[in-house]
Amino acid sequence: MADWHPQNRPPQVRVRAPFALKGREQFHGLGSMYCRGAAAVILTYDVNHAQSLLELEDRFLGLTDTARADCLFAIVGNKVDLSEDGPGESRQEGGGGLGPAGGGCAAPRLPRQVQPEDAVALYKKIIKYKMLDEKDVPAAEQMCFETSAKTGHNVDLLFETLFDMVVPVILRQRAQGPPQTVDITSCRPPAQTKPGCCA
Ligand SMILES: Nc1nc2c(ncn2[C@@H]2O[C@H](COP(=O)(O)OP(=O)(O)OP(=O)(O)O)[C@@H](O)[C@H]2O)c(=O)[nH]1
Repeated sequence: MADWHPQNRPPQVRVRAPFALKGREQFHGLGSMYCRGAAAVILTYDVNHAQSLLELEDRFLGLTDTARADCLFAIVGNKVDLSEDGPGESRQEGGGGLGPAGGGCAAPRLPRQVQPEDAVALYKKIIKYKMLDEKDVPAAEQMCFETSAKTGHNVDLLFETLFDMVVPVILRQRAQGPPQTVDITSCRPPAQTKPGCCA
């Protein structure tokens, strides 16, 4: 998975790559467009900024209405390196899901404002909002992560977990149903009705 790149994907698989919904106001209008047909959505907040988690629910969840009915949701608390109970600097810490929040902390940093259980609660709200049954979706603990984009903490784990879940589903659906994409390379140019006219 470490060498995964969109250009290396199998030719018939079109994965709408997970993307993170967060960030600046001027990009909010783009959200529902990017979510259309999405198989996985990563909702990202800042563990040191409580408002960022609230905004996921208030402002971003509605944008996922255009995602697939079986869309997977990952809730990601980022910037964990800044929180006082965050992990150390290593890029390859182990652990899964939320994992133990402590350990390896070199110096006191910011008091965290969002607890792992807050993310789990949001995940459960999303399941309700989507009118899904908890039995039919991955467990909250599997889909809530804490990451640091700065140190790389849990970043590989996040993407590997999502791709491991999403790719088999897409492959299975492709095998069952008609193709959902049009191969424009197989389109022939329109026949010329009047030879010599309008080259
Ligand atoms: N320490 C630390 N800084 C981070 C992390 N992720 C992003 N940043 C920094 O946070 C700032 C904002 O990052 P962006 O990727 O632009 O994110 P944004 O969506 O515009 O978000 P905001 O954090 O809401 O301002 C930049 O200075 C990043 O370098 C992280 O995991 N740890």
